[in-house]
Amino acid sequence: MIDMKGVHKTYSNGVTALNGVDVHIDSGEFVYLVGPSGAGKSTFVKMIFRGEKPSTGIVKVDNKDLSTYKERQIPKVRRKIGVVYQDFKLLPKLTIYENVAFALEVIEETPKVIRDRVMEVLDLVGIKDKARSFPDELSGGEQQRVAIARAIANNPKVVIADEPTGNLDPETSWGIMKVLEDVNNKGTTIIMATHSKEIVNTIKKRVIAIENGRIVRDEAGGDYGYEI
Ligand SMILES: Nc1ncnc2c1ncn2[C@@H]1O[C@H](COP(=O)(O)OP(=O)(O)OP(=O)(O)O)[C@@H](O)[C@H]1O
Repeated sequence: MIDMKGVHKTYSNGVTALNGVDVHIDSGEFVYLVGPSGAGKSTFVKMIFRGEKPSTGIVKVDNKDLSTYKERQIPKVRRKIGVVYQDFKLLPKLTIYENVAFALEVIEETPKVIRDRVMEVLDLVGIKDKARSFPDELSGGEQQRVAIARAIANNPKVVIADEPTGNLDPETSWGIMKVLEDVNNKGTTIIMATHSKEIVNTIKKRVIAIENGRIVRDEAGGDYGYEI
Protein backbone atom coordinates (compact mmCIF):
# COMPACT_ATOMS: atom_id res chain seq x y z
CA MET A 1 0.00 0.00 0.00
CA ILE A 2 2.75 2.45 1.01
CA ASP A 3 6.41 2.19 0.06
CA MET A 4 9.21 4.60 0.75
CA LYS A 5 12.68 4.01 -0.60
CA GLY A 6 15.65 6.16 0.36
CA VAL A 7 13.45 9.12 1.29
CA HIS A 8 15.25 12.30 2.37
CA LYS A 9 13.58 15.61 3.04
CA THR A 10 15.48 18.83 3.58
CA TYR A 11 13.30 21.93 3.97
CA SER A 12 14.25 25.22 2.34
CA ASN A 13 15.65 26.46 5.69
CA GLY A 14 18.24 23.66 5.55
CA VAL A 15 16.62 21.44 8.21
CA THR A 16 16.77 17.76 7.29
CA ALA A 17 13.55 16.21 8.59
CA LEU A 18 13.89 12.78 6.94
CA ASN A 19 17.27 11.21 6.45
CA GLY A 20 16.98 7.96 4.51
CA VAL A 21 13.62 6.33 5.21
CA ASP A 22 12.82 2.89 3.82
CA VAL A 23 9.50 1.38 4.78
CA HIS A 24 6.72 -0.85 3.53
CA ILE A 25 3.20 -0.69 4.94
CA ASP A 26 0.66 -3.25 3.79
CA SER A 27 -2.95 -2.66 2.99
CA GLY A 28 -5.09 -2.92 6.12
CA GLU A 29 -2.29 -2.32 8.63
CA PHE A 30 -2.61 -0.05 11.65
CA VAL A 31 0.71 1.67 12.32
CA TYR A 32 1.76 4.03 15.12
CA LEU A 33 4.50 6.53 14.36
CA VAL A 34 6.32 7.52 17.51
CA GLY A 35 9.42 9.50 18.37
CA PRO A 36 10.57 12.71 20.03
CA SER A 37 9.23 16.11 19.03
CA GLY A 38 10.87 17.25 15.81
CA ALA A 39 11.93 13.70 14.86
CA GLY A 40 10.18 13.84 11.49
CA LYS A 41 6.81 12.17 12.09
CA SER A 42 4.67 14.88 10.51
CA THR A 43 7.07 15.12 7.60
CA PHE A 44 6.81 11.34 7.16
CA VAL A 45 3.02 11.46 6.92
CA LYS A 46 3.12 14.49 4.63
CA MET A 47 5.16 12.41 2.16
CA ILE A 48 2.20 10.05 1.86
CA PHE A 49 -0.49 12.60 1.01
CA ARG A 50 1.94 14.77 -0.92
CA GLY A 51 1.73 17.58 1.61
CA GLU A 52 5.46 17.82 0.93
CA LYS A 53 7.66 16.31 -1.76
CA PRO A 54 10.75 14.27 -0.87
CA SER A 55 14.09 15.93 -1.72
CA THR A 56 15.31 12.54 -2.92
CA GLY A 57 13.87 9.03 -2.83
CA ILE A 58 10.65 7.39 -3.92
CA VAL A 59 7.24 7.38 -2.26
CA LYS A 60 4.65 4.98 -3.63
CA VAL A 61 1.00 4.87 -2.59
CA ASP A 62 -1.08 2.02 -3.93
CA ASN A 63 1.86 1.05 -6.15
CA LYS A 64 2.00 4.44 -7.86
CA ASP A 65 5.14 6.54 -7.59
CA LEU A 66 3.81 9.92 -6.40
CA SER A 67 6.47 11.81 -8.39
CA THR A 68 4.80 10.62 -11.60
CA TYR A 69 1.71 12.71 -10.83
CA LYS A 70 1.64 16.25 -12.16
CA GLU A 71 0.63 19.04 -9.74
CA ARG A 72 -2.89 19.15 -11.16
CA GLN A 73 -3.28 15.41 -10.56
CA ILE A 74 -2.53 15.70 -6.85
CA PRO A 75 -6.24 15.79 -5.92
CA LYS A 76 -6.37 12.29 -7.43
CA VAL A 77 -3.74 11.12 -4.95
CA ARG A 78 -5.61 12.78 -2.10
CA ARG A 79 -8.79 10.88 -2.92
CA LYS A 80 -7.09 7.71 -1.77
CA ILE A 81 -6.12 9.28 1.52
CA GLY A 82 -8.10 10.78 4.39
CA VAL A 83 -6.30 13.03 6.86
CA VAL A 84 -7.22 13.69 10.49
CA TYR A 85 -5.40 16.46 12.37
CA GLN A 86 -4.84 17.18 16.05
CA ASP A 87 -6.86 20.41 15.80
CA PHE A 88 -9.73 18.89 13.77
CA LYS A 89 -9.71 21.61 11.08
CA LEU A 90 -13.49 21.73 10.64
CA LEU A 91 -15.01 24.65 8.74
CA PRO A 92 -16.64 26.79 11.47
CA LYS A 93 -19.42 28.32 9.37
CA LEU A 94 -20.68 24.99 8.05
CA THR A 95 -22.84 22.51 9.96
CA ILE A 96 -21.50 19.06 10.80
CA TYR A 97 -23.49 17.64 7.89
CA GLU A 98 -22.08 20.29 5.54
CA ASN A 99 -18.52 19.77 6.73
CA VAL A 100 -18.67 16.12 5.73
CA ALA A 101 -20.71 16.75 2.57
CA PHE A 102 -18.11 19.27 1.43
CA ALA A 103 -15.50 16.50 1.14
CA LEU A 104 -17.80 14.70 -1.28
CA GLU A 105 -18.94 17.78 -3.20
CA VAL A 106 -15.36 18.59 -4.18
CA ILE A 107 -15.08 15.19 -5.83
CA GLU A 108 -18.39 15.80 -7.57
CA GLU A 109 -20.46 13.02 -6.09
CA THR A 110 -24.19 13.16 -6.88
CA PRO A 111 -26.54 14.75 -4.29
CA LYS A 112 -28.10 11.38 -3.48
CA VAL A 113 -24.75 9.66 -2.91
CA ILE A 114 -23.71 12.61 -0.74
CA ARG A 115 -26.88 12.51 1.38
CA ASP A 116 -26.64 8.78 2.00
CA ARG A 117 -22.93 8.67 2.59
CA VAL A 118 -22.80 11.65 4.97
CA MET A 119 -25.42 10.13 7.25
CA GLU A 120 -23.73 6.71 6.99
CA VAL A 121 -20.34 8.00 8.14
CA LEU A 122 -21.82 10.24 10.84
CA ASP A 123 -23.62 7.15 12.13
CA LEU A 124 -20.40 5.12 11.98
CA VAL A 125 -18.56 7.58 14.20
CA GLY A 126 -21.57 7.88 16.53
CA ILE A 127 -22.50 11.50 15.89
CA LYS A 128 -25.52 11.37 13.59
CA ASP A 129 -27.67 13.35 16.04
CA LYS A 130 -25.34 16.35 15.69
CA ALA A 131 -25.71 16.69 11.91
CA ARG A 132 -27.39 20.11 12.18
CA SER A 133 -25.02 21.53 14.80
CA PHE A 134 -22.05 23.78 14.15
CA PRO A 135 -18.51 22.76 15.14
CA ASP A 136 -18.32 25.21 18.07
CA GLU A 137 -21.41 23.58 19.58
CA LEU A 138 -19.55 20.26 19.89
CA SER A 139 -16.99 19.00 22.41
CA GLY A 140 -13.42 18.31 21.25
CA GLY A 141 -14.05 14.57 21.07
CA GLU A 142 -17.21 15.09 19.06
CA GLN A 143 -15.40 17.42 16.66
CA GLN A 144 -12.69 14.81 16.16
CA ARG A 145 -15.36 12.23 15.35
CA VAL A 146 -16.66 14.58 12.67
CA ALA A 147 -13.13 15.03 11.32
CA ILE A 148 -12.81 11.24 11.08
CA ALA A 149 -16.19 11.02 9.34
CA ARG A 150 -15.00 13.61 6.83
CA ALA A 151 -11.71 11.75 6.31
CA ILE A 152 -13.44 8.43 5.54
CA ALA A 153 -16.39 9.83 3.56
CA ASN A 154 -14.97 8.99 0.15
CA ASN A 155 -13.77 5.54 1.20
CA PRO A 156 -10.04 6.26 1.15
CA LYS A 157 -7.58 3.37 1.20
CA VAL A 158 -5.48 5.09 3.83
CA VAL A 159 -6.30 7.32 6.80
CA ILE A 160 -3.49 9.40 8.20
CA ALA A 161 -4.02 10.70 11.70
CA ASP A 162 -1.45 13.20 12.96
CA GLU A 163 -1.80 13.18 16.76
CA PRO A 164 -5.59 12.74 16.61
CA THR A 165 -5.90 12.56 20.40
CA GLY A 166 -3.39 15.33 21.13
CA ASN A 167 -6.06 17.84 22.18
CA LEU A 168 -8.36 15.39 23.96
CA ASP A 169 -8.62 14.13 27.51
CA PRO A 170 -7.76 10.44 28.09
CA GLU A 171 -11.34 9.18 28.26
CA THR A 172 -12.34 10.92 25.04
CA SER A 173 -9.15 9.62 23.41
CA TRP A 174 -10.20 6.00 23.98
CA GLY A 175 -13.45 6.71 22.17
CA ILE A 176 -11.55 8.14 19.21
CA MET A 177 -9.28 5.08 19.16
CA LYS A 178 -12.34 2.84 19.05
CA VAL A 179 -13.59 4.76 16.00
CA LEU A 180 -10.18 4.46 14.29
CA GLU A 181 -10.10 0.73 15.05
CA ASP A 182 -13.59 0.34 13.55
CA VAL A 183 -12.38 2.11 10.40
CA ASN A 184 -9.31 -0.14 10.30
CA ASN A 185 -11.47 -3.25 10.77
CA LYS A 186 -13.31 -2.33 7.60
CA GLY A 187 -9.99 -2.64 5.74
CA THR A 188 -8.66 0.92 5.73
CA THR A 189 -4.93 1.29 6.38
CA ILE A 190 -4.27 3.64 9.32
CA ILE A 191 -1.10 5.53 10.06
CA MET A 192 -1.21 7.46 13.30
CA ALA A 193 1.51 9.75 14.64
CA THR A 194 1.17 9.91 18.42
CA HIS A 195 2.82 10.95 21.68
CA SER A 196 0.43 8.83 23.75
CA LYS A 197 2.33 6.17 25.64
CA GLU A 198 -0.92 4.87 27.19
CA ILE A 199 -2.59 4.31 23.85
CA VAL A 200 0.41 2.66 22.15
CA ASN A 201 1.07 0.37 25.11
CA THR A 202 -2.58 -0.61 25.51
CA ILE A 203 -3.92 -0.97 21.97
CA LYS A 204 -1.06 -2.94 20.49
CA LYS A 205 -0.19 -2.31 16.85
CA ARG A 206 2.90 -2.06 14.67
CA VAL A 207 5.16 0.69 16.03
CA ILE A 208 7.57 2.65 13.85
CA ALA A 209 9.89 4.89 15.87
CA ILE A 210 11.57 7.83 14.15
CA GLU A 211 14.51 9.76 15.55
CA ASN A 212 16.45 12.44 13.70
CA GLY A 213 14.68 11.59 10.46
CA ARG A 214 15.48 7.87 10.54
CA ILE A 215 13.49 4.78 11.46
CA VAL A 216 15.20 3.43 14.57
CA ARG A 217 12.63 0.72 15.44
CA ASP A 218 9.89 -1.09 13.58
CA GLU A 219 8.11 -3.65 15.69
CA ALA A 220 4.78 -5.50 15.49
CA GLY A 221 2.90 -5.00 18.77
CA GLY A 222 5.72 -2.82 20.08
CA ASP A 223 5.74 -0.49 23.06
CA TYR A 224 5.81 3.29 22.98
CA GLY A 225 9.37 3.13 24.25
CA TYR A 226 9.80 6.68 25.56
CA GLU A 227 9.23 8.00 29.07
CA ILE A 228 6.88 10.84 28.13
N1 LIG B 1 7.71 23.50 6.67
C1 LIG B 1 8.86 23.38 7.33
N2 LIG B 1 9.89 24.19 7.02
C2 LIG B 1 11.07 24.07 7.67
N3 LIG B 1 11.33 23.15 8.62
C3 LIG B 1 10.35 22.33 8.96
C4 LIG B 1 9.06 22.38 8.33
N4 LIG B 1 8.26 21.43 8.88
C5 LIG B 1 9.02 20.80 9.81
N5 LIG B 1 10.27 21.34 9.86
C6 LIG B 1 11.38 20.88 10.71
O1 LIG B 1 11.64 19.51 10.40
C7 LIG B 1 11.92 18.76 11.58
C8 LIG B 1 10.92 17.62 11.69
O2 LIG B 1 9.62 18.18 11.95
P1 LIG B 1 8.29 17.31 12.02
O3 LIG B 1 7.16 18.26 12.16
O4 LIG B 1 8.26 16.35 10.89
O5 LIG B 1 8.55 16.52 13.39
P2 LIG B 1 7.54 15.70 14.32
O6 LIG B 1 8.24 14.44 14.68
O7 LIG B 1 6.22 15.58 13.66
O8 LIG B 1 7.43 16.63 15.59
P3 LIG B 1 6.21 16.82 16.66
O9 LIG B 1 6.13 15.53 17.42
O10 LIG B 1 6.70 17.95 17.52
O11 LIG B 1 4.98 17.14 15.89
C9 LIG B 1 11.88 19.76 12.73
O12 LIG B 1 13.18 20.18 12.98
C10 LIG B 1 11.03 20.90 12.19
O13 LIG B 1 11.40 22.13 12.78
